[in-house]
Order: sequence, then C-alpha cells, then structure tokens
Amino acid sequence: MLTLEKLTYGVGDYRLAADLALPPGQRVAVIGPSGAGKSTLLDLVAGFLTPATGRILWQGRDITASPPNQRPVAMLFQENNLFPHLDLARNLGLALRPGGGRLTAEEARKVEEALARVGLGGMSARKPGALSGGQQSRAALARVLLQARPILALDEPFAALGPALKMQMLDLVTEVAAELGALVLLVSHDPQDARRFAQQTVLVAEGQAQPPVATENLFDSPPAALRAYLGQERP
Ligand SMILES: Nc1ncnc2c1ncn2[C@@H]1O[C@H](COP(=O)(O)OP(=O)(O)OP(=O)(O)O)[C@@H](O)[C@H]1O
Repeated sequence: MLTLEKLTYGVGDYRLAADLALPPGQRVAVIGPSGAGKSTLLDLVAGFLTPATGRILWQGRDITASPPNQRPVAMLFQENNLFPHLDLARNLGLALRPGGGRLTAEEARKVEEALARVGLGGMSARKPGALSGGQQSRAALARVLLQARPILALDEPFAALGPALKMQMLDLVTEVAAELGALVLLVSHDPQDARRFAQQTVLVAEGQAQPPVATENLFDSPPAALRAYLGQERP
C-alpha cells in the first residue's frame, strides 16, 4: 500500500492536503484543474518535494525522509527523460548503474531486452535526437522497465504525442506495469486517458488530493469540482 497519511504541503499561498491509500498493482489516474497540485502530489511521492506534516509509507515502511533515489518510485516526465548526449544503451544503462560506468555483458543484454520489449530492438546506439517523439517515449519507458520500481509516477508523459500514439503508449504502460506488478500514478488532463487506463482516479481539487474512487463511477456521476473541470457545470 502507498499511504499518504495526513499529508500537508505548502509553498507561498498554495496548500495541498492528502490522506489516502493506494494498493500495489493498481493503475490510478490523477486528474484535476490546472494548478490544483497534480504534479505536486507526484513530486511528494517521488521525494522531490518535502511535506510540511504527515507521513508517506510504502508497504508500511516510512519513506517520508528518504531521498528520491532511495524511494520505490520511478518517474517519467513529458520532457527531459533522456540525456541527449548519451546513446540509448548508456541512457538505459543508468537505470542499472546510476553512477555510470561500464555495463557487464549481462546488464547490456538486459538493456537490449528492454529496448526490444518497447519496440526499439537494435536501436541502442542511437542518441535521443535521432528518434521520433514516440520512440523517445518508448525509450524512457524501457528505462522505467529496467529500474523495476514498484511505483511508477507518470507526469503527463505522452501529452506531446498524437491521440493514436498516446493510446498505444498507455497500453504499453499497462503491459509494463503488469509485468512489474507496479502501482501507476498517471497525471493526465484527458478524461479519456483516465477511462482507458485507470481503474481508480484521484481527483486533486480545492487544495485536496481526494481518496481514489472507481474511474467509471467518478466520470459517470462527477462531483461539482470535477464537473467544473470537465466543463459540465450547469448555469
Ligand atoms: N514557488 C512557488 N510559490 C508559490 N506557489 C507555487 C510555487 N510553486 C508552485 N506553486 C503553486 O503550486 C500549485 C500546484 O502546482 P502543480 O504544478 O502541482 O499543479 P498541476 O495540477 O500539476 O497543474 P498543471 O495541470 O497546470 O500542470 C500551483 O497553483 C502553483 O501556482
């Protein structure tokens, strides 16, 4: 279980509170108005931000004070997932050897396997600039696969891709998450993404990350804060 226990965070005038739990292996969408705190929530989970009060627990272990690299979290952003000056073998190799250094033959084989898994077999010598946007997303996902962390935090990673490609990537994330048995937190602005991808959805609105509810139920009878966001507010 990922437990956010009476968590609060603040910067300037902005406040976010969360008191919720998410089970391992679930696919969870994080939705809500712009500026509500979706990225903030993921950054708290990943350890890039520190809560003012409360605790973060994974499987009962308190990780509130753990630095990002010691958390059970792999993070994927929309941009800057890959180092431009390194070829894919080296970019992905960093998942296995965060400090750099030469990969063993076994590690190099794992990198090739991960690339093949996401449809990039044979491309390990290419640098990110020699890949399309979709291929870069796949490579970043291959790195997540190699990191093999039990929580995947995805902050709108496919927002720049076209609709068909985005759907492909979400399906690929579903497969990768199932292979890892990972809990996935996916920030998205698109209700269709949530419906397609996520069994549960966390609504972030009005200073609160609300406990997860079944995605279908949430969109079939949205609460007021979500209706406003979806543009369904009645006059
Ligand atoms: N240094 C800061 N000082 C004051 N407020 C800040 C600071 N940094 C972030 N914020 C506020 O934190 C809030 C949450 O931002 P966050 O990026 O998490 O929202 P979001 O829901 O992910 O938005 P979007 O959908 O637009 O990406 C915003 O309202 C932002 O203005």
